Amino acid sequence: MNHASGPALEPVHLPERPADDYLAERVATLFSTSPATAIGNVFSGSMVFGVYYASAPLSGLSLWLACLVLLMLVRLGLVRAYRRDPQRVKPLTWARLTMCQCAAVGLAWGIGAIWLMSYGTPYEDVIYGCIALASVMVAMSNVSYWPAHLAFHVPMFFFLGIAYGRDPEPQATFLAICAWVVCPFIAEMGRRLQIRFNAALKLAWENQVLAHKYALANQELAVLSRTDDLTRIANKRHLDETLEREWHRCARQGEPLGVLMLDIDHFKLYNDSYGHLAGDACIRQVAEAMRASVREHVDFAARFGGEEFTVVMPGADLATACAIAERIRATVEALHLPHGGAERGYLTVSIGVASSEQGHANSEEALVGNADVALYEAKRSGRNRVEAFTPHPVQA
Ligand SMILES: Nc1nc2c(ncn2[C@@H]2O[C@H](COP(=O)(O)OP(=O)(O)OP(=O)(O)O)[C@@H](O)[C@H]2O)c(=O)[nH]1
Repeated sequence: MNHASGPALEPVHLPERPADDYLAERVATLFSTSPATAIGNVFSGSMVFGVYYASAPLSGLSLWLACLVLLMLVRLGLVRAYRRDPQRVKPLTWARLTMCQCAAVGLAWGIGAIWLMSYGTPYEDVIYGCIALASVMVAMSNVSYWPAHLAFHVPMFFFLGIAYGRDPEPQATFLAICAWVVCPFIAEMGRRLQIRFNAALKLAWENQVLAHKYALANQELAVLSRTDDLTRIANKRHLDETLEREWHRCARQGEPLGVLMLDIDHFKLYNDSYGHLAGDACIRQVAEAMRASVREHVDFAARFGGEEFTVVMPGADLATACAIAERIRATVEALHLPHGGAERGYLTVSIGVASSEQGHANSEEALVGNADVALYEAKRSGRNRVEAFTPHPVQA
């Protein structure tokens, strides 16, 4: 774990931008409803079979129904191929293949009308028209690709009109006109439904984008709320969370947990001499030196507050924790940042170290308290040094 540079951002993936006409999604809808449409169409055909059973030649009637069954199988075959690999061909190709199948079904119904009505009674022919209308309803989901919807019902009603028109009875002429007039209305209904459908798809896409932006903003907020503004390392809140988690984890796994507290020496004087902006820059440099000196992916460095820092060192016994602390102290010293108010003329830090291995802390807070006691001892003993916690520090 690289805790030293604060929490990392999890990647949030933006869904792929659909093409402007959302064709892929429309095709997906088309294929999801295709089995019901295809099977429903054969049932409509079966009703026609029942209506003309007594009047039309059985062989021709059976052939017509077999034709519808065959076209149903073609559509189901398309569905199977699409489900196996939708990328196999472009969405437009899938859509056009379905459109061809729809056109074939529409023609079968239209030509069927001409043939069957040459045998049927006027009553049966009216029923044919009703069943044809019902079959349009069954295939209404074709509107997700409007041309497929047109390809089905336009030839069907065109030939239906011709079939009625061949009968000289005025009633049949009226039915022929109705069949032709209803056709553009159904087409317009399909067009409007497709527009609404596209609008819904667009809205769904916009919602996905919004959700993505919201997730990103939330992530950034989460990171910001756990990062120190000045140094860009973890802040006190993040420190508290990590300390608690590592305390329990190390206790569970029987590992020691080391903690160090670092304080910049005579920092008030530094601020007084060089100003607070220089003081801020100095704090940043110390944080960077600390970050560079801890064990990467193991130790967790945080700003405790003011000019104080904490490093949490999972698995570190006292000797290891002291070695890490010494490395930090030496790195800061090596920076030789001028500090007129300090004994040595350059900036130094004092560090107090404690480890749970010492057995003098029954909580993470107590462990930090022990490191703080050691820090106090380091200050008292002359600064620019690392001091390990001892239960009874030598009194001056
Ligand atoms: N520039 C700057 N100064 C800060 C910041 N936070 C705390 N300080 C200053 O750090 C100084 C800490 O001073 P003290 O706690 O008196 O300790 P010290 O002068 O470092 O002395 P010793 O710790 O005893 O060596 C104060 O003057 C604070 O104003 C900060 O974010 N930026």
